[in-house]
Amino acid sequence: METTELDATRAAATSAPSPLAVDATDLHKGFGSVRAVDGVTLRVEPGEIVAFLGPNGAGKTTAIDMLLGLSHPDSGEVRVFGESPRAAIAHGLVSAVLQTGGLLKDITVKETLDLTASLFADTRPIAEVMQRAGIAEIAARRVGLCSGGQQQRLRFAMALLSDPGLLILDEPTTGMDVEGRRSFWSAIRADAQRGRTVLFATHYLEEADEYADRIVLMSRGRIVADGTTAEIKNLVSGRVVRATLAGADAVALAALPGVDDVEIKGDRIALHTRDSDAVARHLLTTTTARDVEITAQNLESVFVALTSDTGAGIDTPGTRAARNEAARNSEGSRS
Ligand SMILES: Nc1ncnc2c1ncn2[C@@H]1O[C@H](COP(=O)(O)OP(=O)(O)OP(=O)(O)O)[C@@H](O)[C@H]1O
Repeated sequence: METTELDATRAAATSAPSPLAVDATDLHKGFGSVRAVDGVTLRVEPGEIVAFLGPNGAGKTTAIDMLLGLSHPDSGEVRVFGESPRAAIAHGLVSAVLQTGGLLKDITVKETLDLTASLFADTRPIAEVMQRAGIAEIAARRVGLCSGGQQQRLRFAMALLSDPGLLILDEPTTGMDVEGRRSFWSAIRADAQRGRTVLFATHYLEEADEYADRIVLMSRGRIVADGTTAEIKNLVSGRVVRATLAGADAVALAALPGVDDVEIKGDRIALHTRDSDAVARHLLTTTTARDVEITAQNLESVFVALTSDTGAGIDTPGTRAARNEAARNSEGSRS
């Protein structure tokens, strides 16, 4: 069987003491008074496909720039396959597909790849990367005549030249139509099945759900949830039952079947639940609750709940693990 640099990366990653594709600890980055990234700790295992999901201004690009060595954290540390980001890029271990820029409009798709390949000491064959990125048929087309989706697949092919162990994509399908999006992702997914680690930023829950194994939710510079796509979707797919209930017992409400989270502000309660009918029935028949209201969760409401001061109750194994580790670290630094 053919051996690639990717295989070698993986072999090195499994035998080396720091096998993580991404090992970022307590990253902070501010611009003036804006805390763009505010204490992000992220570990990505080789072979994982991770979506960074968050609204505009969440800090995704700022975090990615630090992973790529394009900017330096104000504090915190990043390792990529055990190396600094710049060393990892120089060694061809990490490549990126960014949203815009970097393409010359007057040369062809193949000429673009020839030019990019000339910058590296060693690359995968150009015909092979064009095939993998799904652009072999448009090799002779001028870049300026390619659609937005085709240009993104060209950027993807450029990123594959060094056969990187880690591919980072920052909102790679922004502005593409549905078909462009679908064919772009099918090329990425087919390639990822070979074991490449992929980290991508997106605004779209559907995109994260369809193409990632794990979703890291970012909001206001922080990771507010980290879990499997099923866990994150579960947060988003439930409903919230709100009611007015004096003297509510948080523990009893949390014990109701299907209730994932309880918020109490004065006499107003909000129960996040997968069985809103049962919860509403319980409130109306066995308590003095009134003004009962049921609303569907959506990504926006989950972001709000997770980032509000009172919404710390929604949790996933990933956020728990990160919190436990932070607590251990701070205990360690005190002792
Ligand atoms: N160079 C900069 N100078 C000043 N502020 C910046 C700079 N880069 C980012 N910011 C601010 O940092 C915050 C995080 O921005 P960032 O681009 O990382 O978010 P994002 O999650 O990638 O958003 P989007 O999805 O809109 O690209 C925002 O408030 C943004 O305005």
